[in-house]
Amino acid sequence: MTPAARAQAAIEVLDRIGPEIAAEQALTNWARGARYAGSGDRAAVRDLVFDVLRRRRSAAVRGGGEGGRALLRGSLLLSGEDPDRLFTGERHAPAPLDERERAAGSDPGAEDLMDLPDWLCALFRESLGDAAADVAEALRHRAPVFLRVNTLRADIATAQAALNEDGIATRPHPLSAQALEVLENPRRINGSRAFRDGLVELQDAASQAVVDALPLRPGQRVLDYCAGGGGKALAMAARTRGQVMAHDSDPGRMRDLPARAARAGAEIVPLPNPTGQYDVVLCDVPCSGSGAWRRAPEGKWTLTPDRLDALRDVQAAILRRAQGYVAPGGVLAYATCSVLEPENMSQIRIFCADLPEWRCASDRQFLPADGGDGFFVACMTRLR
Ligand SMILES: C[S@@+](CC[C@H](N)C(=O)[O-])C[C@H]1O[C@@H](n2cnc3c(N)ncnc32)[C@H](O)[C@@H]1O
Repeated sequence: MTPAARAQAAIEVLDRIGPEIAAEQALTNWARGARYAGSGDRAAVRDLVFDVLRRRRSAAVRGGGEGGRALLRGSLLLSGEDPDRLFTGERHAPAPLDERERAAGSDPGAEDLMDLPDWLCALFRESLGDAAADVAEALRHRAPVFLRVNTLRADIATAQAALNEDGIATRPHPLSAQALEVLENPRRINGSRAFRDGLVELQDAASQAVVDALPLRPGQRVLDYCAGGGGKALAMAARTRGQVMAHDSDPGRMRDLPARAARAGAEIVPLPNPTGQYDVVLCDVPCSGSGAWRRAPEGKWTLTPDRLDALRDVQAAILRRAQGYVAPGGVLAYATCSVLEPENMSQIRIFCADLPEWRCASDRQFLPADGGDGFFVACMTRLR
């Protein structure tokens, strides 16, 4: 596909996204009907769509409309690109821009350039103070790709050398001692020897730093209470070099975990119904995902105050339930990939106020300025 044909495909996908059809679904539907599109084409169309979703508000103002053509034109103009290069009217390309379209749009204001709905602009300011605008700006751009070196299989130098064999250039990242930032050829990772042999896992650097912040030691009993795909369970197993028990209320989300654990040489034991007590219980709770909106930008536009309230209820319920699995002297850890105060420290304050036997021993908010996604982690200990 030519760049212009990819642009036309992106316009069609953007026009299909709506309350009933999420971006991923719209992309899948398009790809099913576009057998001529290779993997490079699909990735390029996805990049165009996601670039627009990261800046949907400012792109709509600049492009003068909410339709796919206006959004793409606005997004290109915001990036300093000439839309006429793609709106050529040639075969499979978008039709040339008409006079009305060219005249549409204006310069986005400061609020538009946060690229969030109004209520979230306000909540970002309440949650992040002076850092709000910088965090919002970071979320308007693509995220770097990070790998975690699996220390059960390799050290950093060995993993880097193996990645180099496949032309994947990396450099260590200061957020975590095991983190590598991918500088070249990220799309080769899944097919690389380093990945197949379990030397590396795809994992955001701040997600790795969250696990670094946990007081893990070899020989501990560890429960990942919201294990999902198991990214943190695998990282914890590499730290303790022992067994990690993995629970999720939706066991289907852990379906790939046995294969991932085998590749990594990690011992992860699925636990449908947790019992007993553990030295460390991690609750990596469902959240708004606001810290990771560079990767999943649709969340900016679909989150509502009601949905956020519902998430907070789930988070609080998980903490209450999981604390029962912590052994005397053990640690209850709470993590989100959110930058919103109501999901983060506010939950910890409420929990410790309601259950005074618990004390918050440490907390840390990671922001995109640190290099990775926005994450929050707090560790609580039981006083008696
Ligand atoms: C943020 S994801 C976990 C990501 C995972 N820890 C990782 O690092 O890959 C949150 C997970 O919590 C699970 N979950 C939701 N409600 C839960 C509950 N009440 N008890 C346990 N797990 C729950 C979801 O199914 C989801 O897989």
